[in-house]
Amino acid sequence: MTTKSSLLKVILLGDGGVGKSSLMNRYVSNKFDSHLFHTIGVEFLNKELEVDGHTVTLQIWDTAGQERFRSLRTPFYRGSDCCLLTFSVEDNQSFLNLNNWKKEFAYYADVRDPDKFSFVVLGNKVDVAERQVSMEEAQRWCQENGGYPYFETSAKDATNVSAAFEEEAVRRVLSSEDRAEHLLPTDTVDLRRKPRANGSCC
Ligand SMILES: Nc1nc2c(ncn2[C@@H]2O[C@H](COP(=O)(O)OP(=O)(O)OP(=O)(O)O)[C@@H](O)[C@H]2O)c(=O)[nH]1
Ligand SMILES: [Mg+2]
Repeated sequence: MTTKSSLLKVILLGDGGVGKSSLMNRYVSNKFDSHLFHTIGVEFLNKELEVDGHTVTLQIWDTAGQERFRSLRTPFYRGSDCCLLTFSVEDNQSFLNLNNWKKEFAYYADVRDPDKFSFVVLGNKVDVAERQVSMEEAQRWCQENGGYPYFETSAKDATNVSAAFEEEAVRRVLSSEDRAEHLLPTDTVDLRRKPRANGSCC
């Protein structure tokens, strides 16, 4: 089997405090800090993974969700392959703001058709007992906005974190394998074919 490698730029967006940095730390270092400082600007970390014999490097960009850092984060949206729109299930406002995050991303990343872009939605902090956003509400929003995959995550107890980060990588590898299997050899030249008799052109 041939081994292919590729790089995927994955960017985390969402309100300040929803748990973006905690999700990245849980995924890359398997650590959780219950007193994390707000992010200022952006930070990125790489993580390599194997999908079906393919090596994929996820380059994960963690951004500052607080409004005052808007101008520090937006220059880094361009070139993203996947955007993880994150909210906290214990904070309804962070869920309502998903629309604004989607718009901000589409504008600064210069995405023509946001409904066709690879957004993945994460409802984080599902370990907390008192929810303000139900799973059904979140799933409905994803359906109505282009059928985005939805994951209920907890950076604290590691629920669904790898699955959410790896969703796009897995989808791309599997769909490229699928395409390769169904590819017809359209660009071959039949060398045995006889040339035209009179050599006329056009
Ligand atoms: N209970 C619980 N707390 C969490 C979870 N994820 C993050 N937290 C806590 O929520 C707080 C904010 O988390 P951060 O990861 O800093 O949030 P952020 O989205 O990066 O915030 P900004 O950097 O300001 O955009 C921290 O105190 C975390 O410990 C989770 O899954 N469950
Ligand atoms: Mg942060």
